[in-house]
Amino acid sequence: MEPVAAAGTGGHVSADGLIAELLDMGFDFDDIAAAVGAVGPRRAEALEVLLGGSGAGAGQARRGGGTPSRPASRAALPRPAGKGTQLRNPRGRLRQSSITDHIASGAGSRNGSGREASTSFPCSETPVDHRVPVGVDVCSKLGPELQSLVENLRADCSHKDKITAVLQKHFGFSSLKGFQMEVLDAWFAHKDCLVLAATGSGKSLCFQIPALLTTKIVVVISPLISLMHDQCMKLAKHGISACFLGSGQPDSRVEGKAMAGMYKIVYVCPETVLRLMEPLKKLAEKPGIALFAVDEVHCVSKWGHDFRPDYRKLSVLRENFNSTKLKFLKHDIPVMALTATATIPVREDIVKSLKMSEDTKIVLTSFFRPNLQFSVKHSKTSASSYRKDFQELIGTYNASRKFKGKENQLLHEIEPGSESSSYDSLNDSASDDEDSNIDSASCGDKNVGKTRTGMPLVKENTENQLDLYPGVDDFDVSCGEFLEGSQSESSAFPAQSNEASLSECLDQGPTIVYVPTRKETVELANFLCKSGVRAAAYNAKMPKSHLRQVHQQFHCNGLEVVVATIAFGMGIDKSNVRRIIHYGFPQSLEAYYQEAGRAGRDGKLSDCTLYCNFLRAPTLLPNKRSEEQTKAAYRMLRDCFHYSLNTSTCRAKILVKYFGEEFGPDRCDMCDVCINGPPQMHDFKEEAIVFMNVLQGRSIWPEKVWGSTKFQNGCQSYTGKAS
Ligand SMILES: Nc1ncnc2c1ncn2[C@@H]1O[C@H](COP(=O)(O)OP(=O)(O)OP(=O)(O)O)[C@@H](O)[C@H]1O
Repeated sequence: MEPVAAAGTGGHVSADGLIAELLDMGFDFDDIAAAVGAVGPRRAEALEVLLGGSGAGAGQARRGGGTPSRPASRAALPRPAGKGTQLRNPRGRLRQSSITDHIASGAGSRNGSGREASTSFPCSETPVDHRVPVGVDVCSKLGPELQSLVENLRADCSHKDKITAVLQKHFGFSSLKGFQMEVLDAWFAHKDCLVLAATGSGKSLCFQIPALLTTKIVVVISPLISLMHDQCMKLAKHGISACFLGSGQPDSRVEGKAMAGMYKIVYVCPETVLRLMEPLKKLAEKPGIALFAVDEVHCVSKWGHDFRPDYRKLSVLRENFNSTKLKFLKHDIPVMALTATATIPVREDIVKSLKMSEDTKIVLTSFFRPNLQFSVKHSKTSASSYRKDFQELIGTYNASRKFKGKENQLLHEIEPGSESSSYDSLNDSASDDEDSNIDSASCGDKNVGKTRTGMPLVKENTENQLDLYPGVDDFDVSCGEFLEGSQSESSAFPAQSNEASLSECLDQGPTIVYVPTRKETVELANFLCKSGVRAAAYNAKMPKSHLRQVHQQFHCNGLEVVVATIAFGMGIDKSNVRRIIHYGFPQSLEAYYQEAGRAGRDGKLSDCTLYCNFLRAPTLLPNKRSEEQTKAAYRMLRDCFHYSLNTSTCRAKILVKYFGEEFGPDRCDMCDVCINGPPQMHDFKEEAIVFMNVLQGRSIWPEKVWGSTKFQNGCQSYTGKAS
């Protein structure tokens, strides 16, 4: 657009130049817009209006803050009463009506807007009227060219100002991360958006901020009641009213209130969304739905690691909440889909399954986590190898406790529950599996285990069931409801020099050990307890009271190690987890990266080790699955094998490439491969030829295979020195 010349004092300055100049002087954007609207693009007159008819105010504005304050912060923050407010504020007379469809003036969280978020959870009983009276649109007083200029500038500045204001007010952060801004830009443009950002990078803010910028409601679809509960509690602490709907909601009135627009953010599980289609359409009309956010959206995809069939039905959102179907809508209600882990096929599947629009914006951040140190170790991953594999971990925690002079002191002792016996009950219930008996030599004094944690366990919890393909229940014990009252932690990723000493960092936080079966959670926790570590077992079948205690202890640093199935999963947002150990194969590399990503959310060096036993791997495969699903499971397992068998490529590189990202630095210089280098080459040709002769003698190999040069050369092979 051609700039419009500003007349008056100062000669030929363009209108946008004038607005920029006035912003630079520290005036509020709304005030400038009102002034320019009243007198046109003339500097002197506009200043007159802004200064209340005298030239003195300009000086005041300058003197008041030394140098004029940055418009963003000035406009964003509530104007202080007193000196700084001596300028006549035309806001009372002229008020913007709207910036975009999303943004209503003065709405959201600003004080005085009429809507103040509830700080209690569930949200306040009293309905709060968040519809803000709309004033006169200053733009209507301008010529068309200037009108559009003001609209654009106003939108740009005002978005940022408002975002900064709500960010500071509700979350205490000074700015958005780059990817968060990109996501919000897409939302401002009414676009669907697929967000792929690392675990703990701050995806939630992308859909929480819109709720605070508009008078409309944000609907968040989430797979787990416990996750929703957790998020609502966190939002309540930030002064934002939120609720969750679904089977886990104890208060039957909440749904009605939510559908009447009384909560800024409404969390629902997919089944509930499907049930509430009609009330949601009414909500979309009044007060309006700003956005549908589909969290953990990889659950949509059959190729992902957490497939939930109901997620696929969420295409109803795009099909129903568009301006063609709902005539009162000016724009389609944007769908924002978010996940930390999705390969390229999974991404395509998500966009297709949710029927997201063709111009869906994809916001992708790097999957690389520079503070995570990956390694693979080969092990029997059974009770007989605990001593060897966990010696270092035990030593680290015991040494650290000795160092602190707390050798015999427990931070928290969890009272044994009435329903439980101790970990020792495990030995009575050991299965036929030869590996399931705890190596008695390694257990030491039985009593040590009891007194170290006293963690209650029921005997029935020791069944040897695979948790790898769990039901909703297995996931839904993961976090939220167990965290009430525990500290919420910040978990941005501050840059951390990799030069920091590993031992310095690693002993300062807890460890999560993921094991494939429930039985192993108990076995290993028992072993660690008996070795003096404050450890606890966690799996979906344990009593809720126990799980709650584990969560609470873990979050207040009362536990050093949690030995868990994948049930200890989504929603774990603890910043100082120093190690994630997978003692057995994960379900897929996506699952692995998500689980490993729970380490080092504080940006400090953290360790992610996978112990694998190829002989155990096939037991991970499902038995009640379709052919297609079985194939997919095999593919996932193959990728895990590839990762584990690799001895020549940087592990971080393999992982980020798995998610379709080109890895810039080529090596992380931290993983076992980067540090130890590939194993030495050994020539096994002779042994192989003897072996092949034997096979040939038994007619297993045809002459043309074993005699070929390719085969003979292939006999020169690697050995894994690390194993
Ligand atoms: N702009 C920001 N500045 C500073 N900290 C931020 C910012 N945005 C988010 N955070 C912090 O980052 C942490 C992680 O945020 P959040 O839980 O939203 O991550 P996530 O990407 O949803 O993680 P996950 O994938 O595990 O669900 C939170 O503690 C949050 O307060």
